[in-house]
Amino acid sequence: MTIYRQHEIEEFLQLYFIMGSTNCKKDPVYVLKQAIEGGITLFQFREKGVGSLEGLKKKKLAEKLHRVCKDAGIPFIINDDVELAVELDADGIHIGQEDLAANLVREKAADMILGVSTHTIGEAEKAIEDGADYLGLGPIYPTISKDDAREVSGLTIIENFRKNGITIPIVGIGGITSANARDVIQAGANGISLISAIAAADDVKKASEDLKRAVI
Ligand SMILES: Cc1ncc(COP(=O)(O)OP(=O)(O)O)c(N)n1
Ligand SMILES: Cc1nc(C(=O)O)sc1CCOP(=O)(O)O
Ligand SMILES: [Mg+2]
Repeated sequence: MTIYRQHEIEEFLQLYFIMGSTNCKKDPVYVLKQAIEGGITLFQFREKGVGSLEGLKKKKLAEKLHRVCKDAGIPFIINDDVELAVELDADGIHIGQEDLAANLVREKAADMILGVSTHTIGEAEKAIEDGADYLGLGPIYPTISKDDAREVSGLTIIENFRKNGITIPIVGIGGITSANARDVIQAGANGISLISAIAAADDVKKASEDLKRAVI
């Protein structure tokens, strides 16, 4: 695991790609390599939902994707599964309000990048107190990639967090495409995080390039 400083984490959040095997039309390793060629800056392994891999198969895929990230110098974040993140010595872990509490995750993963999904200022303040490095806010727009997504928040959640003095790095998530990515940044986010706009694209590299152009 590489230990990153806050300004580096902020830069990594710019184009944050999230995926698991069920999100991909092609081999996940190929998809990740193409996305990296296209300019993604951070990757989250999120093996979740109907048909997703479990146990050893999940671990094997995580190891392969971790290798790809290491070779490219892209930090590798694991969603939800703190044990796997520790076992693989991942660069970070992302958790939500229904997952293991952030303070406990921080204890188990002292030096990892810690991302926390929050929906209210209170949740954000608690996450920051617990040691979060960044917040995920969403769904900003309607999403097809998360069955239990909350009500769409729109850009106002990002604007409200900033108005209320939340200065920690923020990524927007949910329904983000190259057509609306710029608006998310202009609302006050440091970056965008997304699944389908890259994982389900016919040309993953081009989709990533288009998104990169929209955020820089
Ligand atoms: C960057 C980022 N933001 C938000 C989420 C969602 O996390 P969570 O609410 O825990 O939902 P699941 O992804 O676990 O279904 C995320 N994964 N990444
Ligand atoms: C994983 C996830 N979390 C969300 C949240 O609102 O916290 S929305 C979401 C899915 C994002 O996928 P897509 O880019 O395909 O919409
Ligand atoms: Mg979660």
